[in-house]
Amino acid sequence: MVAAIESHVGVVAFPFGTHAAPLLAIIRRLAAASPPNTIFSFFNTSQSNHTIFTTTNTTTDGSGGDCGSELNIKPYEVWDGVPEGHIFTRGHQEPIELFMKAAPQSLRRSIDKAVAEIGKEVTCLVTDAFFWFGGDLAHEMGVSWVPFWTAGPCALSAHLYTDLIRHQVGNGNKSLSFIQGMSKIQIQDLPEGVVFGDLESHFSTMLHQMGLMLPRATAIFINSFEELDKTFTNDLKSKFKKFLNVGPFDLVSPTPQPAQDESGCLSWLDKQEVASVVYISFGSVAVPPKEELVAIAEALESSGVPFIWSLKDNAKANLPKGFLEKAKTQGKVVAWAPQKNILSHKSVGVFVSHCGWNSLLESIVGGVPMICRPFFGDQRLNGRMVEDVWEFGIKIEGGVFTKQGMKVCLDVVLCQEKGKKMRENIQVLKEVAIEAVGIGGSSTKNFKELLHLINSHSVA
Ligand SMILES: O=c1ccn([C@@H]2O[C@H](COP(=O)(O)OP(=O)(O)O[C@H]3O[C@H](CO)[C@@H](O)[C@H](O)[C@H]3O)[C@@H](O)[C@H]2O)c(=O)[nH]1
Repeated sequence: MVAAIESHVGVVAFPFGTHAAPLLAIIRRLAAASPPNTIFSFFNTSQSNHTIFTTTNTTTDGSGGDCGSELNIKPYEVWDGVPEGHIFTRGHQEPIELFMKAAPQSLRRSIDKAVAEIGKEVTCLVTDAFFWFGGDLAHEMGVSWVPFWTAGPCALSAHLYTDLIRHQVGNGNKSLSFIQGMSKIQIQDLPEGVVFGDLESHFSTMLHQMGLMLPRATAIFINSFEELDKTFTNDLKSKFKKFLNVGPFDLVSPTPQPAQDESGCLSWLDKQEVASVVYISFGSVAVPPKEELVAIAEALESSGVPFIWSLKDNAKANLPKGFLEKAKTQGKVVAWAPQKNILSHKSVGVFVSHCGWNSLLESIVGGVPMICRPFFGDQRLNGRMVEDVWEFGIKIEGGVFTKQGMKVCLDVVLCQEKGKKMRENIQVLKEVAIEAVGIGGSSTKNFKELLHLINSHSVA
């Protein structure tokens, strides 16, 4: 006889940037550790579901099929909010706006469908923290709301304290040291929409609302470890009912080696010297402007440093003429790289990054120092923390790539004493992270608490 479903955890993913993949990663761990009569419905757009389920070895048709059934995870489709025939004209925020405007209703429809199919009401609602209305939705359903914040604690603080920051900065305060952990952060490091940029944009309003709503959540969890920054952790613990650091995810479920090294990056790395290679990637959204791509290419050519560069095909046209051909003996330019495997390879000596949170944690897991060129959102905060607080990287001078600036940074990290110190610093953090996810470590304890919470059906 099939046991009745005891718990039905509704999981709501944000289908842009690198949000949904880490959420699925933690849900897989929770599913594997939950009692067998627990089921997880994973609500996401069909496109994002297709990408994350297929690239992580589970099949899905993106429409409610039985993918991942061994882990009791069922993907459900949520409408992307794009009306038929719609033509995009307003940049990369437009798809987000359309999706988020439709989300309260389209999500409700998908949840109703899952409840009807599974035959069990939702017993706990886990959402990406961007769904600021998750608290109301959970309240209507009479269940607890457990949001996942996909970036770092520093950015979370910036959104939590937006009103205070606006007030203080409005009164002429030039420092952010009135917030625990922010003494080295400068106002210009803050995400757009906190004190500068368009404060009324849909995205800014969404993050502001989120900061106001999150304290209502039963618990907030994050892909980080408490020891990375105790000051932020302690402050956020005092502001939220529960603040659970359960990462780094990649240390708990190490990245499997890809079955085929399609890009050839890993076999190429095997032939390089220890800590000699620069890996360059700006995540899933940011693309540097043409002049910066040219500067990077010229610096690589002139320094002769072996490299792997993850660069989308449509940006390659902006490289200097002949670069791709000439560079073949020095390195590789690939449209998508197995980044986690690359950063954990002994030949990699430095990571040139936009400082997205997942990249930053993957650098810690690999023990690779960083050269930081932040673009938007949380990235400037992360870059500041890397350079001035954790001291395992350096920001590119002037904030943008120039040939000379890039050459100097490569030299500092790969050849100078300062670079050696950065490598030591990140190695220490890596070891602390390993302890956090080990038996009795802080992330292990927090994971158990999260597991208990999502299966307990109690509403705090
Ligand atoms: O060739 C590539 C390039 C990237 N990646 C992976 O893509 C992810 C990139 O994630 P992240 O570094 O967080 O960057 P974004 O994709 O830009 O992430 C968005 O979401 C993050 C989490 O909220 C924010 O920190 C960022 O600022 C925001 O841009 C990482 O897991 C990488 O391993 C690859 O595997 N191969």
